[in-house]
Amino acid sequence: MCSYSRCRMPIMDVTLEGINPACARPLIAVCVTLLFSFHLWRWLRQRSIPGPLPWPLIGNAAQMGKAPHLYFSRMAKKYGDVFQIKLGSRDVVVLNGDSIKQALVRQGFDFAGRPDFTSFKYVSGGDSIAFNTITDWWKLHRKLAQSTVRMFSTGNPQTKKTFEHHVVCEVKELLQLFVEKTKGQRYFEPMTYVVVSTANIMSAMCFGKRYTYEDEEFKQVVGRNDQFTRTVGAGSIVDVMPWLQYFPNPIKTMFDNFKSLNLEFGAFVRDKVVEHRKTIQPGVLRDMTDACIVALDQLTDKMGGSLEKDYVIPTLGDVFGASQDTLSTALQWIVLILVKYPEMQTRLQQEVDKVVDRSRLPTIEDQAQLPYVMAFIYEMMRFTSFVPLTIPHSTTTDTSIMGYTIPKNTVIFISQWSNNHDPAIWSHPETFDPQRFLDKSGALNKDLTSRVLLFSLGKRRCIGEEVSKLQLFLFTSLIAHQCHITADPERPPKLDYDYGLTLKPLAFSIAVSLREDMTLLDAATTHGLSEEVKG
Ligand code: HEM
Repeated sequence: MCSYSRCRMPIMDVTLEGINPACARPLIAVCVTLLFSFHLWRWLRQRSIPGPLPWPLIGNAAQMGKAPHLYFSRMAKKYGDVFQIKLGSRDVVVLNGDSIKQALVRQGFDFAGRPDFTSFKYVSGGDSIAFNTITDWWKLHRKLAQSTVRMFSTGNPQTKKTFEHHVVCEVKELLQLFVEKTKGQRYFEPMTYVVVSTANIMSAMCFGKRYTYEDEEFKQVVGRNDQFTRTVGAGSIVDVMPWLQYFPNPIKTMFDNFKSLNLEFGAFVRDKVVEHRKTIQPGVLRDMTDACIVALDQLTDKMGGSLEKDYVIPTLGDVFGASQDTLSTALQWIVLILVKYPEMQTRLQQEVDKVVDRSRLPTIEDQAQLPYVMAFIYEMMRFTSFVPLTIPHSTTTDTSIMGYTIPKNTVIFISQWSNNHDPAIWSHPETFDPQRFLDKSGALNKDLTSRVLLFSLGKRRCIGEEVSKLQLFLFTSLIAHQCHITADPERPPKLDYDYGLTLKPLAFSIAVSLREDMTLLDAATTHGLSEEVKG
């Protein structure tokens, strides 16, 4: 018998000898219930992350198809902004919409890691900034790369002018070649030339050298971007099923090519650094290689001479590699869209003619007066979202997002595409329409341009954003001012692409004619800046 009254007495009568066992039972029951409820409440809050059902062994790899970013968008509609898939044996959390800012900005440190993927270890001999996880050394290394890039591009008005000069020189070379090709073949595929041209701008900044379009070594080094981006892009198979490397199959062949192209790329950069170390003069910084050598040597001294490797090579490898691949892809998209939508090309030409006039070339200072050029560039970035997912991230600690618990070292994919095609932000997101970025008075809507997500956010945000936007502006305005581009009527341009870290347009053909002659470009480039390497 344990009536309420009987229980109450002994509880009040607690003595040193203890509690009456009969009356302790309800107390224990209450405690257990409370404890159970607390755990149930925590468990319910830490719901498991929803997502599509994985298949044995391969997980959801086969369902991603040829365009994983589109598959992720469909899954986000079904499961919400945060969902989980399995690739091979790895759990991957995919972030979309608002969860991206939450993870990368508000919980920046938690989501700033890189996964221990096999392919990442082959980039820059494993010492890449872009493909390594966050450490104290990584922070110093990244900061140094960032300030070196600024020093030779957007750091001050003088460096901006030098950078502008590199771009004008390369646009002139490119247009000359385009006109020759048009004379010879009528229609030609511009892609390889755009890649060499872009790589030359970065090569001038990094190594003080440009290469001819015929240079076989240079073409070999910069002409295999597609193989690189296919292997390191989010959803790359070899990283989640590493066992595929150990027997003959197409994935292994692709991975072997990837390894050899990284070795060749590394050797190319190493040669330049060795050459620079031999010829560097105190107090003279010829290019980014010199600047990196000086900065890293100073850092080594500060740390008591404890750096066992030459980090100049991976730093320049990252800057040169990351920039020429992304920017050449952007320029290919610009050319393709110009021929796909000739009425927009005409509008760009009208704007530059009116603002700049025909007596001089567009310059950096014209940017604020050319809102349609800028709107066109932002719409190209939004619409193509040509870096649809960032480089894969990983969690650096046990964390949670939007109520979901995520353990340390979980692979995180960040869908920039989902942000740029979100109908809640963009009306008719699948329509290419630069006008969306202009307000009623024709001015650029900066609130809206800031919502385009292509350079990522937070601790891993691209270090080349400023210089890239400047280059895209100069290229677009110079092209619109100087030439007219048309599509091959027998191959109407399509906006199809190959998936990888960057989305690359499929081959297309164009013809190029000058709007006047080369007088302005010739005059602007009489003093070449960089030594030319003959092919
Ligand atoms: C239109 C051109 C470019 C686009 C769209 C672009 C985009 C990106 C994206 C999405 C990332 C990954 C960020 C993340 O994982 O969260 C990245 C990383 C990076 N980018 Fe760019 N990029 C461009 C040009 C450049 C240029 C010109 C440079 C060098 C001057 C550069 C250097 C880097 C580096 C070093 C990283 C690694 C950052 C890190 O891991 O901390 N990029 N870029």
